[in-house]
Amino acid sequence: MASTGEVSQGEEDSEDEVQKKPEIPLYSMQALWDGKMSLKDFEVKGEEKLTLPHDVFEHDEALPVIDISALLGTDKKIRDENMAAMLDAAKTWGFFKIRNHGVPLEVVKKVESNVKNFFALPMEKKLMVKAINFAFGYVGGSPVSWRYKWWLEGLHMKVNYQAIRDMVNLVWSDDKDFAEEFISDLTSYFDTMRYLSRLIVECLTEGLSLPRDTYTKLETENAICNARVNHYPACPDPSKVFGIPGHTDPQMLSILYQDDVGGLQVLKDGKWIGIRPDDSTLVCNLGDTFQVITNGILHSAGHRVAVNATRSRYATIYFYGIDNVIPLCVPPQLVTKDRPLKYRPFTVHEYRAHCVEKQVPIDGVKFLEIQPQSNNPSTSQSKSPQ
Ligand SMILES: O=C(O)CCC(=O)C(=O)O
Ligand SMILES: [Fe+2]
Repeated sequence: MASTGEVSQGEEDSEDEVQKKPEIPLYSMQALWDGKMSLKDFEVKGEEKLTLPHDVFEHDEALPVIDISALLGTDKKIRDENMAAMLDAAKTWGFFKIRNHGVPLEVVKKVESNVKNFFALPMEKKLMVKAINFAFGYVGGSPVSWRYKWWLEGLHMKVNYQAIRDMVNLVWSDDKDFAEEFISDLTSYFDTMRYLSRLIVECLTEGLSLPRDTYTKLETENAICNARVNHYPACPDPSKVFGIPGHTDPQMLSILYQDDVGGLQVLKDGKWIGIRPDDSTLVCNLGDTFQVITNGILHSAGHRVAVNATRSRYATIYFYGIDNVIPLCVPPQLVTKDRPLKYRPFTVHEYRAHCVEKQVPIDGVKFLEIQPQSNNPSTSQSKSPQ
């Protein structure tokens, strides 16, 4: 994650953490809209300059497209081909597109349009559900204390039906019909995306020659699965500002639908590549958790969002995560002489706390790396978890 990604994924806080950090940050877009900040405050300084406009998609066609129906089908040859392509994409790109995924576009579009309706409300209404520390609710940008200021507002929704119900009923207390419709649309979206996420994670796990449920069985009640809709307003000077700067996502897997504007860019072999919007596919990317618990075999790729001068952009993203508190270890089958154990056991909660505190950018998992000990080459093996 960037100082971004980690917190930004809307992870839940334990009760005591919420009590320890009750301050609600001032978010960048809110500060802009209130006249407390200007565009100048959003300008990217230093190393990460925006070099690629939102509508350049050169090399996008190289991004693998996986046929999900083939993974479920009975034609072994086609299944094997798609499984291999997906595994290869997960190792090299950390990103791929999926088609024939079975998610009706209307289901995602309904969530997008309901949340658009939310963004159009007066600020006092949106602030009724302001997120305390990105966990859940309305986020009007990035905290102004951060180095990079994001040009976006977002609604973060955890996959917890009661929490969603409470939030929607609070905002639309005067429009029960709309509230009911919103809740029902979100429920269909969550159910479909959870099913799809599990399928993809299990197929990738099978591709690594592990039992298919090695990771999905860790989707306990403490698992962090959430969703959000991001809105990137048009920006008078898009060449100097990021919607979200380069970051990796913290969870296992993200599944994204972007509207037709363009702006999502992925880092591949040191180059940023714009991902062309396309209604026949969804975009998947692996998160840091998946990278660490596969001993770095799978790749959590850096990505970012460019804004533009004329059109608002919307993206709807589902984040699939596993248990937040159980120590997670690399399965011993993924540790070999040629690929010694790279990461120590960790909890998602610990990882998150680290990233929030340090505001580390793309390489958020570095602190989990086991340092090679030159005088004892077997050390890393002996630490390998059971
Ligand atoms: O807006 C997008 O296309 C990507 C958003 C993103 O990377 C995120 O919310 O973590
Ligand atoms: Fe992201």
